[in-house]
Amino acid sequence: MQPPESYEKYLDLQQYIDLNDEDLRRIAAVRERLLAHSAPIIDDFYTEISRHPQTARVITGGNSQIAQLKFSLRQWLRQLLSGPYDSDYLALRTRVGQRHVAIGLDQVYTCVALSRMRNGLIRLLSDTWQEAPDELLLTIQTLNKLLDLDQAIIEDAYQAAFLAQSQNLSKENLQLRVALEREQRSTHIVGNSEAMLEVYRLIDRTAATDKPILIQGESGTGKELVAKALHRASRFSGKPLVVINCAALPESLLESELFGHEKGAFTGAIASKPGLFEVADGGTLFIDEIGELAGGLQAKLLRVLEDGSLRRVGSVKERRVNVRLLAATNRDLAIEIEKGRFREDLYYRINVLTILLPPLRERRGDILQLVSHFTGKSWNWDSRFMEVLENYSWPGNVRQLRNAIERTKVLAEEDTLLAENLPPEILRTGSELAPHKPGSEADLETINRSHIADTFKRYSGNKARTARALGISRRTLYRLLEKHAIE
Ligand SMILES: Nc1ncnc2c1ncn2[C@@H]1O[C@H](COP(=O)(O)OP(=O)(O)OP(=O)(O)O)[C@@H](O)[C@H]1O
Repeated sequence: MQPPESYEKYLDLQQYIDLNDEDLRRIAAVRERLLAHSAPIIDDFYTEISRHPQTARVITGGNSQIAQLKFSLRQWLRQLLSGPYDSDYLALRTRVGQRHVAIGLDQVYTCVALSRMRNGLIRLLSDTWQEAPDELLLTIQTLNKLLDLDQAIIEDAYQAAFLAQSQNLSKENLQLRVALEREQRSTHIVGNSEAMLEVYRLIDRTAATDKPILIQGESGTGKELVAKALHRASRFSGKPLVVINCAALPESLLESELFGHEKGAFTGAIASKPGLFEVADGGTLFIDEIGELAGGLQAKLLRVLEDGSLRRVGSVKERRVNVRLLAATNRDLAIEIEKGRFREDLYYRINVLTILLPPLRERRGDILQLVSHFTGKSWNWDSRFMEVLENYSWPGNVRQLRNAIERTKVLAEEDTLLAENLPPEILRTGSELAPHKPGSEADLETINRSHIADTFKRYSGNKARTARALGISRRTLYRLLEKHAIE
């Protein structure tokens, strides 16, 4: 079976996910261990999806499809860990996606189950392969790269299978699925800095308008999250929110994704397909990375925004849609206009109002709250951990912070996050810039206190171990704890 045409973007998979020889060596080194213990993880995957009421019927029926699905999942795991990541790999994943769709499994549940599976694999790695912590961390990063790619492929396989079924499914049904998928992901925005309060105020104030809104900010600052919040606050909230990222697709595919195509419009267009504007009809379309949109598509987009009309690729028929547009960019569109890369008229259309998301390094006060949000209640950390985080520059913004926390959780012993388990680049730079260097206003007493308190906390209040670690007697430790009022 051929992978769907939209998979052109994955053609050179290895390059797409930036896998190098070292990555492959690392995965090869742990492959047998992961495969030998994969059965409970695969069972867990099916336990998770069997919770879905729609699929409970199929799963509990002892249907032979389940055995088949488990078999293909094992096959997939073997191939994920062995490569090569070529069109056979895509075809295999596509078949799994199509089978899931055929028996009514929801994309949402598959994605939830896949993320459980990711946790299971990472836990397994951490449990059985602790001899070289640095290597372990790098291996987890490689595994995450592979799983990120795989998740993108399976999400696409669903979209493609749904769209292929769209002649049978009613449009509402299709919209519901897309909406459900988007809703499922966490939409809670965290942060109390002045800049974020302004963002919340703008979201509230724009609730009543149907006009397009432009969200501007560096990668990972939460633009998609804000788009979801804008959609939820709007009168379209009961309708679908459809998301497309212009940077992820080449121009020709993007055109057909956005505006649809007719059968025979180009080689491989074996059936007519509605574009995302049609799928989002009556709801919201969020166009991410709009600055990447090529000139011809900018003109076509302008036309939909002006009068709601569009033509599918290869069709002369005018169609009308009513879609609320949200757009995001990490480029400065004013500069793009100056350079002749973005149409000024389109800019004024989409930029009725701009929400500016500041980079994390300009709202370091939010870091603590974000860390609590990403860890949940059961985790602690020492002050050194927070110090490093607060001093790092976060070029990848909140996404990078979230990933760093996830990795530190995996490597933590018990329930305390330690600075030394942070990714090396963060630990190095965050430590260099940390306070207490010459010129810092912190006095010696304060430094002493925080060092003692940290150590005490790291050893969970065990005085003998704390005293040993600090190289002082227990009596001295008692005195210092009392003096500094450390409990
Ligand atoms: N203020 C925030 N509160 C909680 N989570 C956040 C916040 N900002 C970002 N995140 C999380 O960080 C990750 C990246 O966010 P998101 O995808 O919205 O960023 P983005 O700006 O759209 O990135 P890109 O430009 O790369 O697409 C997501 O997991 C999101 O949930």
